[in-house]
Amino acid sequence: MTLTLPTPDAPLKIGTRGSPLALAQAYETRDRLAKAFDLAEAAFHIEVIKTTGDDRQMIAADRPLKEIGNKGLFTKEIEEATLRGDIDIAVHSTKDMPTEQPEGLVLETFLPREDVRDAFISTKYASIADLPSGATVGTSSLRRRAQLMQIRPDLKVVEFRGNVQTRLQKLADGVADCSFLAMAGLTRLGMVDKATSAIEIDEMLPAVAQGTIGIECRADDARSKAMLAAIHHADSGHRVICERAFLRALDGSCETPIAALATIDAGRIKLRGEILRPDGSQCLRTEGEADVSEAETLGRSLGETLLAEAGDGFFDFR
Ligand SMILES: NCc1[nH]cc(CCC(=O)O)c1CC(=O)O
Repeated sequence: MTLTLPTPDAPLKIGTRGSPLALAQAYETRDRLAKAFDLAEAAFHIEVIKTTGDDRQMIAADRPLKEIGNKGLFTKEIEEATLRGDIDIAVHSTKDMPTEQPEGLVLETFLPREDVRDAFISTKYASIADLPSGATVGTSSLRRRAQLMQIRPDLKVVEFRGNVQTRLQKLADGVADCSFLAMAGLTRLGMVDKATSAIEIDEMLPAVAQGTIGIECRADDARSKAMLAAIHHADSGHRVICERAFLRALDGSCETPIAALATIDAGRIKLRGEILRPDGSQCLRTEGEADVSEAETLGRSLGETLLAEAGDGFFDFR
C-alpha cells in the first residue's frame, strides 16, 4: 500500500475531549505524528468533542460518579464520531476507556507511559502518613477511596471532582484536607509542582493504564493504522494490554475499586493487581509474571484467579 499522507487541504482529523489535559494529549499525539512523517502542524486538525463526562449538569460536582453510570462516560461520543468518519483518530486517557471497543474500532496504539503514580495534594500535610486521625480526604475515585479506607479507616472521604484548579480552590476553601490526582496528568499539564508528594506503588497501586495515552481508529482505516503504528510504544502497549486483560476478567471499569500495574524487565512482564471492597474492609492481591508475548494471558489468568477468590457480591456496597 502506498501511504497518502494528510495535507493542509485534507488533514488528519484528531478527536479529543476539550479539557486542558485532553488537549495536551491530543497535541502530543499530533506532534509525534508530525515528526514521524515530517508533516506540518496544518496537516492535522484537532476536533473537540463533548462527552457525557463533560456535561456539567449530568455530572454536577457533588454527584457521585457511581450514580451517573460510567461505562464510557468520557469516550462514547468520541467513539461514535470516529465510527461516523467525523474524525479519523481518537486520543484518550486509556484509564477512562471501557475494556471492550465497539465493533469497527481498534485500540492498538499507546504512547510512552508517563509517571504511573498517584499524587498526594495538600497545603497542610506532607503525605498520607502525616494526616491526623479523622482528616477529610476529597476524592471521587472508588479505587482511591477504598485503598485509603484500607490503610486509614479513620479518614473521612468526601466527594471531590473537577479539574486541577477547582480542586486546589476547594482545598484552599477547606472543603477537604487533601486530595489525589494522577502524577501523569499533572506532568502533562506542566503542573507537577502542584503535587505535594508522589505516592509510592506499595502504598497505593495505580489504576489500570494510569498515565498512558491510547489512540483508537477505525479497523478498516489503513492510513490511520499505518501512521499510528509509527508512534506506538511497544513496552507501554504490552503493559496496558496486560492490565486491561486483568480488568476485563474482573468485569471492571475505571470506577471499580481495582488497581493493577505491569512492569517489564528483560523480556519478562510482571503484574501486580488488587481488588478492594468499596468500604476498604477487604483487599485481595495477586502477582505473577510471564514472557512479554504472554502479556494478555497473564492479565486474564490473574484476573480470573482473583474473581474466583472474591466470589459473588465482592464489589457490592454494604
Ligand atoms: N478519571 C479521570 C482521569 N483520567 C485520566 C487522568 C489522568 C491521566 C492518566 O492517568 O493517564 C484522570 C485524572 C486523575 O486521575 O487525576
